[in-house]
Amino acid sequence: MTDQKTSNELRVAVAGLGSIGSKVATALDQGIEGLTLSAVAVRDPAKHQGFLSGLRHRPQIMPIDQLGAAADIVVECAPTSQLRAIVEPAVKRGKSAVVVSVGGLLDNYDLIDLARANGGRILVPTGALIGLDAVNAAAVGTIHSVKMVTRKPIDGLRGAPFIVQNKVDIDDLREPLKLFEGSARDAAKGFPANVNVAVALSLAGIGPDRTQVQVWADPTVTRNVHRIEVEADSARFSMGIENIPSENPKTGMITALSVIALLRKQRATLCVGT
Ligand SMILES: NC(=O)C1=CN([C@@H]2O[C@H](COP(=O)(O)OP(=O)(O)OC[C@H]3O[C@@H](n4cnc5c(N)ncnc54)[C@H](OP(=O)(O)O)[C@@H]3O)[C@@H](O)[C@H]2O)C=CC1
Ligand SMILES: O=C([O-])CC(=O)C(=O)O
Repeated sequence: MTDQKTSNELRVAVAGLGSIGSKVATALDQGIEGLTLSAVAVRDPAKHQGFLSGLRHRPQIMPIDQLGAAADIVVECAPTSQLRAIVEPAVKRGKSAVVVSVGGLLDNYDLIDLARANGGRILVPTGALIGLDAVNAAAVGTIHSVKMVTRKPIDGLRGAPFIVQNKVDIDDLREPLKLFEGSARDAAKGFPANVNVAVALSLAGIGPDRTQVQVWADPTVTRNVHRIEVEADSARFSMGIENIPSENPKTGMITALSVIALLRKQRATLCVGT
């Protein structure tokens, strides 16, 4: 597929067809105003044949680093390790990249300069979180502090680098255990597939070094629970969300819906919320 457009529709490519990408691709296939699903990338195309043949309009399957040439908007729904291969080719061409592996942006921050230099954009959806509109608004003024406490069931944390490196045994926990307390930047290093939300919160507000995060392994919860306290010169607010895990226990179901809501805004006549 070339970079040539044949209609006014924005072409959207989806990188990764896991718990988030498959829902986003389905929503695009079913119809989002002004957008067309043009291409997808997966690690193992054979595994996704059934899903792809169930779509009304079959997209092209392309290598992950070629999506940026085949779409106006590339939606990253893959592991953090693939972030650069997905986003760089898009923003270099002045396209938009929707990023869900937000934690990975901290180690690839030059992509933002690259996007700026080439007229590209990086869009971070609210994802599994809540209230980034209020945090964005408060950040126009002065935010004094942002604190976030994340509690996850054991299945949602297993395999996190922090747990593996520190040899923490979370399998037999009977009570909540505070695993980590520190900055959003350090939380993202220790829990790259678990606290994208903390990084998104930090980028909306006072940055990854000043945003304070606690991560708890909690055998008493069945949902991914995030509680946030913001103290600003314009307002004080507390927010909470209890996410039902998707088929990937690390990923809340609402994440895909947040990406779909963001895509709907790209061409919608009425946009509500910042
Ligand atoms: N911002 C937020 O609020 C949130 C962000 N996330 C993050 O979103 C990302 C996606 O999550 P989720 O959908 O649950 O993950 P999944 O593990 O369910 O899906 C990942 C997908 O990426 C594909 N993939 C992996 N490697 C490659 C590759 N080299 N080339 C092409 N495709 C590849 C996999 O392909 P295959 O199926 O062929 O193996 C799979 O389809 C993660 O980084 C996660 O941490 C999650 C929750 C909330
Ligand atoms: O932030 C993440 O990566 C995932 C998360 O907490 C959630 O789905 O609730």
